Amino acid sequence: MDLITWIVAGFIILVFYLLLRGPNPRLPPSPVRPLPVVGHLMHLKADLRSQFREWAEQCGDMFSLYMGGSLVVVLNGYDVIKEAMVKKGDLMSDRPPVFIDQISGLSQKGIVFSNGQLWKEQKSVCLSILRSFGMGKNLLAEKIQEEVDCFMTYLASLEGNPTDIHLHTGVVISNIICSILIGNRFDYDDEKFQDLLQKLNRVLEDQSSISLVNFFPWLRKLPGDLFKAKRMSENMLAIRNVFVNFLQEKKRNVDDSDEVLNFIDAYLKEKKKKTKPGESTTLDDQNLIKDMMDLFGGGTETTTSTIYWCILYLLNNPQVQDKVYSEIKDVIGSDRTPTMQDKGNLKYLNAVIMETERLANIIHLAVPHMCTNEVTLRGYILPKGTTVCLNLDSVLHDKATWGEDALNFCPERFIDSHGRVQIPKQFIPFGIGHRICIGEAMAKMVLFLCLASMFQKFKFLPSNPHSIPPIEYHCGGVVSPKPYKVRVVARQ
Ligand code: HEM
Repeated sequence: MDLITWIVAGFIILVFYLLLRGPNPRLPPSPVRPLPVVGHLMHLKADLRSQFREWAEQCGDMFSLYMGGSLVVVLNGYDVIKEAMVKKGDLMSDRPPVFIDQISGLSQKGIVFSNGQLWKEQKSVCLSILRSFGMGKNLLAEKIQEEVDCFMTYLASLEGNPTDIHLHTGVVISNIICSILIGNRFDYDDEKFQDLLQKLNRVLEDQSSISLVNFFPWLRKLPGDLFKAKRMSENMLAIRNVFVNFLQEKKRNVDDSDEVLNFIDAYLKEKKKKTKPGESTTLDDQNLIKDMMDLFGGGTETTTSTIYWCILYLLNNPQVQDKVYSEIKDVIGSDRTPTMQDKGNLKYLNAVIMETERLANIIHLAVPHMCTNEVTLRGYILPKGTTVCLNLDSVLHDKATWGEDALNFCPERFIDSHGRVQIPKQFIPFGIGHRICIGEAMAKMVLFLCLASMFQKFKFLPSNPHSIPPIEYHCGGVVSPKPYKVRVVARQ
């Protein structure tokens, strides 16, 4: 036999071996048999949510998928997710390497994609800075309120004409986060700001095309830019440069006695506190830049999309909008702007926000985790390096917790028979365990202040009363409603 015949024969034997080989009993079952080389790639549908729901029903707590040669284990249901993320959190809280981080020019820095000691220190410092901003003088609420006022002026300027408010909501949220990071807001027509937002939008748009490159890195080498790898690299580097410039412009020598005006000040002050006595620290300019990119990237589309979802749910449930408005009217009236002090008294609005977060579940698979070592979970043995996805839909839409109407929008489920807000432990739209979202408190503040003002001042109506926009979504990095228009009518 010549060499070619040997190679062809070897390949055929390999394919047969892979096709006939039984599943590995040490691993969770696969919902369907993987194909040689590509694994489950060809089985994946565009709408992963409904597919993973079916597979969770079929396989139970855990199932295995192969993306090419990489093993991905999907966890379903509150109990197993909590066991993995809390009890075994030390072994399952790393992040696998991903393309979007590798091309950022600051790979393995910051919070979202870093690991080990560096991640621990960056996360704890950023969290304590954000917490300190929310206390006392409450810099967070101050910056949010300033931007919300501008948003209200914009909404009034629409004069009830049908408009898709997604883009402008995104501008408002980006401005809130920028003003916390660097201390000042931008005019909406500022060219530098517009450019940053456009690049961020492109990165978000390209996320679904790029996901294959994480498992098949050679795809990025193909001619052309079918998987948007080149476009994403250019945009990520440009975003990094914007934050490098922000740091250069805003960096100042902050002393202990100086007032902290923004995130950059607070971070540099903390760095100084650690380096002065010669303590070793990962706090440096590169991590500061990546932290800012993570907070900006992690906070913008998530919060924007939650507001966009909330309006869509209320267009479909006008009785809920009436109830929210009458609560705001009773508690606050129409003369003064809602503040954080009103949060405890606007119970129904809080329930509406939580129901939006639960049902929309915008980061439905969380951010991928990775096993740092071999882990035994529910009798299965996950090898070191296994990618782990948390199927948050399986918790937030679980009929056993939320009832038979789990897939309906019903804020009343968060109010008990005494009229008090009740939050089941299974309410985890921000994740659970070591990697829980760092922006949870800030997102809750932004959502409350924005939505309270929006519903106090305006009524949201479908552009055509006979055709209400349907609850349809697209699954990218964040699950967003399909574009729709709304009439924003001022309340008298
Ligand atoms: C409604 C809004 C938001 C939702 C639903 C949300 C949800 C999540 C989820 C599910 C995760 C992944 C948890 C995991 O991997 O186990 C996450 C991580 C993260 N989020 Fe959020 N998020 C929101 C807003 C924000 C905001 C406003 C910021 C920042 C200003 C932010 C910054 C981050 C960061 C930095 C991480 C990574 C944490 C880590 O790796 O340790 N998020 N978020």
